[in-house]
Amino acid sequence: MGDARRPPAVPIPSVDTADRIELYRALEASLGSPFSSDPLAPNPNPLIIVISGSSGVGKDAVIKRLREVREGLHFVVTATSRPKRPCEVDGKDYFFVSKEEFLSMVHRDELLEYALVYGDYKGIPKQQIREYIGKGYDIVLRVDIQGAATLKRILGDSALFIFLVAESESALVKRLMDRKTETKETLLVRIATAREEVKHLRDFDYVVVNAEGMLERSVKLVESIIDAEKAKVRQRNAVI
Ligand SMILES: Nc1ncnc2c1ncn2[C@@H]1O[C@H](COP(=O)(O)OP(=O)(O)OP(=O)(O)O)[C@@H](O)[C@H]1O
Repeated sequence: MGDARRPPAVPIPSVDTADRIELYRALEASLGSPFSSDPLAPNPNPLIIVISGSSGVGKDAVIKRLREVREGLHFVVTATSRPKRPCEVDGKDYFFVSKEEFLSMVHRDELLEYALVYGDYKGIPKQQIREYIGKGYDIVLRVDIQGAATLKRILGDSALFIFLVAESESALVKRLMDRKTETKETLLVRIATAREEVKHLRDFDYVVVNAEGMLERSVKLVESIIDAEKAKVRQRNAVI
């Protein structure tokens, strides 16, 4: 008995002599349906990329450079009640708000997560994430370790977590000292905190060593991680 699903036999011309189109059409006819030009792999999902690490490790420096070299990323501007540093720009580095304004955002459930960090509030506005995911952007969130732990609880494996570290504790201390933004008291707190924070490394998906003078290499590695995630068969699927 013949197989009803099998297309009728079509003569296929020799690959050495046949016209290219003729051969293509004959292969199509032989297999019983036209060859599709649709992509074989689905479009990758927009990613939520959480970049975290101890104070002074270089989160801002890496993100600033990433912003320059890579398109298709939206860098979420965090809201904070911390006073603006002279070099910072409102709406670009952070949304600087009063403590009262911050707490009313919390009350209206406008923040994905928030925390009190070194006496000041910091939080991530949900609306920005929804808007840019809707436009197909990957979202970059810059949070401290405490924030990353909260986001891990909220987002689980649906987001990508990258831990930035200095090459050593000593290098981190020197970098913090050289930045000259800290008092001796806040320096001490930040360094003691960093010592504890590095223990959370295992809660992250990737670690990037941001070694002295190697910012460019760190940024390339972050880009490679994003590229690898885009090529994953089982994509993360973040819903906010
Ligand atoms: N790879 C690097 N080599 C040398 N200096 C660096 C490198 N990365 C960052 N820095 C410098 O180290 C200092 C701290 O970096 P940055 O302010 O980006 O850290 P951060 O993690 O954002 O800190 P915080 O959480 O306190 O805001 C800055 O002066 C920055 O220019």
